[in-house]
Amino acid sequence: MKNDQDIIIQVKNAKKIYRMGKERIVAVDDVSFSIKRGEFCCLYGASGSGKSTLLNLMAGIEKLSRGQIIIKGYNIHKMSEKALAKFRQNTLGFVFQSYNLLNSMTALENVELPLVFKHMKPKIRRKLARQMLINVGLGSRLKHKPTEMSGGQQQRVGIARAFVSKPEIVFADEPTGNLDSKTSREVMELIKSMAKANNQTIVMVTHDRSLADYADRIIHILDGKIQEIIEVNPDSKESQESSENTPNQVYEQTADNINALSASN
Ligand SMILES: Nc1ncnc2c1ncn2[C@@H]1O[C@H](COP(=O)(O)OP(=O)(O)OP(=O)(O)O)[C@@H](O)[C@H]1O
Repeated sequence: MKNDQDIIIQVKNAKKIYRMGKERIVAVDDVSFSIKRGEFCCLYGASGSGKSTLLNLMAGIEKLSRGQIIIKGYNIHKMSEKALAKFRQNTLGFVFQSYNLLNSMTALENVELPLVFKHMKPKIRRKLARQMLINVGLGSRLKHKPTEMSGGQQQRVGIARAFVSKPEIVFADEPTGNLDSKTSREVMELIKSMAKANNQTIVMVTHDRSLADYADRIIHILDGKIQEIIEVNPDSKESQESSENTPNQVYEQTADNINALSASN
């Protein structure tokens, strides 16, 4: 049993109520759970169950009606806007269903963007972004703009962008929602191997149980409440992984590559 120091996110009695005129919608209803550093945790449930709202509360994007979200010991909903923005920039990465890439920028420029906000020198950030795109298998698409790439390729750019600044936590809301099943599996393998390489924590939202099974733990949400918490059996995961394409070795070298690049500059 790991001790409390391994806990990176605590959700304590989180509640979110939307008011629409006279109507009151309880989207998240008194939810509590913790996530360990390096864990791949999935918020799984049907449409409208409240999983995206919960993810947005955990990322500090939506305001809590009640309760607390503690990340690395910080009560993020008590932070000032400025402090929260800085915390997000330094600690969190995001992968979106609709990729959210800037269409006027190349793949390389999109991946560089989080490093621009971190005031990294142009030469270093370009090198890191390039290496990251090579790691996700897009070394031949550096100059392509999003509209010149397939959905799967665009999501790989989105993943490279989310991971390039080595955030401790990556939030992913239906990251494969716009992809076919084969590409979805490849994207899941990619996210998983990238995170394992750096002991990063993943919180992913999905309504698809076969994708939820990529996680270490599934938090099943129903009507804004936790219905069940499922520990995914490592044995069944091993057989699932061995029966599919194993992640490209190059993804697992991500951490080493980035560390080496940082050290050499
Ligand atoms: N901004 C909002 N204003 C009012 N109600 C909202 C708002 N956002 C979400 N809701 C409501 O809160 C509930 C939970 O929505 P949420 O988007 O979190 O569900 P979800 O499980 O992520 O669904 P989906 O898989 O369809 O995205 C739903 O009843 C939804 O209609």
